[in-house]
Amino acid sequence: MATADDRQEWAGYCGLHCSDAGTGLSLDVSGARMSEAFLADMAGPLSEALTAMVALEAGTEANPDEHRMVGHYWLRAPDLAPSADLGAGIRRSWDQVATFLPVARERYRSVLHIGIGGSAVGPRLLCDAWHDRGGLAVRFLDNADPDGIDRALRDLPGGLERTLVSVVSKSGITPTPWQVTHEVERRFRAAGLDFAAHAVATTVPGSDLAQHAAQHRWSAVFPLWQWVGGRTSVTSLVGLLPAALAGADTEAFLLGAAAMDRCTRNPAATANPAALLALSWYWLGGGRGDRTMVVVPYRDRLALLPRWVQQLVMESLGKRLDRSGRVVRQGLTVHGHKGVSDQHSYFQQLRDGRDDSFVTLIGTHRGESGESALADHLFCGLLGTLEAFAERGRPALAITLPDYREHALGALLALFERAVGLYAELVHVNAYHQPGVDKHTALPLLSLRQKVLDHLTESGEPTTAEALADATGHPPVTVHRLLEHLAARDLVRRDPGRGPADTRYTAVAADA
Ligand SMILES: O=P(O)(O)OC[C@H]1O[C@](O)(CO)[C@@H](O)[C@@H]1O
Repeated sequence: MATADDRQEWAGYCGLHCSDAGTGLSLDVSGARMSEAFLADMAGPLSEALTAMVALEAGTEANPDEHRMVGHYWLRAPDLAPSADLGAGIRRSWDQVATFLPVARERYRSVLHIGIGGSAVGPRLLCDAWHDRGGLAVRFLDNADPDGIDRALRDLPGGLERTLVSVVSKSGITPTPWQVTHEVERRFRAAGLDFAAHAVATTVPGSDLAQHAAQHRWSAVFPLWQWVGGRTSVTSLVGLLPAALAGADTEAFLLGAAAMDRCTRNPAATANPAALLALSWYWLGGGRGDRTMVVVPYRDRLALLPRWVQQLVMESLGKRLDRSGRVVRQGLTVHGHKGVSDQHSYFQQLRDGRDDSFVTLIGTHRGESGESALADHLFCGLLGTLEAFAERGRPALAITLPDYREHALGALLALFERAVGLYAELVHVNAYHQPGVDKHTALPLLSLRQKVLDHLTESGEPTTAEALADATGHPPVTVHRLLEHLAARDLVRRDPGRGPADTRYTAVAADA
């Protein structure tokens, strides 16, 4: 017999249950237990947030700090772009990929996708979700780690001769993809191959990368636009090109995103899953991100989803100042991996320990054809977790999708994009800039590395970190950390003292 608690839970579930026929996506935020008073209080701010989104989609300067429009919604509905030229540009980009695909399929068996942040996380998620679509094998180089490069190049289907190198950088100036590209180019040269004939770039026209690619006669340059942020670029060619090369149905992906965009323009909060998500985040974190959002997809193919949501949410919302310049230090911390695995990892704390998070469980009803009863085991893991969290009064949201195929995943990503946009309006932050990110953090330290090596070579004397700090004008702590690294790389000799202060370093050879 149903208890009073069960009946209350059922009423809350029915009242806020949101299911979209166009995408098959359902959202259940009843586990957030938002009060009626809160929902009533938020009606006004939410309506303003939805109005701001209308203005954004109409081409207003939604990112005023960078004087930019914000147009990721046009990428899946070019007719909505504020000018016919922009819409035509988006369509031309699709045509460019369509023309390139048969050539690529003929010439290549593998793709090395070089990019970082938004230029890697989304495409990697797509290619992992749809790794078996019969296209090229796509591997990702998203770090300046020599071992990572070796690993990606090892057993590359078709070898380097049959590999396309796709360098993706919106700004075209991010140091890591540049360094990785130079390294990969070196490998091509060492193999006696013409790198330029294998290389394509995806970047904003006129960027350093676009110029470099043109100057060195790379085989193609695909366009991006300033009005597409890196973290919302998954429906631009940043995501579409690798997904198409992997054999995915990118049209279905865009249609899924467009369908969710239509659904999330609904001014009625209870029929708008993005509005419900944004309100839940606000309620659960007190509008200050007081709880961590733990994103747990119950499918291996979606294991990279939490990383994509993490960048989208944390780079968009993690801001020192609000739109009026007030110091607010906003944000919403995200982590997660996948279910059922995570249930047997850190869920113990989420259910029993610190009450400082909320889970968002994501399940799919179907996968590929011919699935076994394991799929039900997986889904029941999600259902059981929802019950277990409800028992302890711990907040849990649930999203269910028909499957993880192109249409459904397009809808899911568009849902999060819109929810972040709405939430940012509710807390008055600009979701579309990232003033706290310095693309060039490594560069001054690379020059310090050189100065330290030069100084040691010139002096020939054993020298302490502090003396080198005086000579180079950098903090002794940084200099010591760097020297320990150089010693481990055998670029300097280390005469240990009792501690960092009296340890001395000597040049051993000309810089490698
Ligand atoms: O595509 P790009 O310009 O190389 O940038 C990659 C990433 O770096 C950032 O700009 C942060 O430095 C992210 O916003 C972006 O996704």
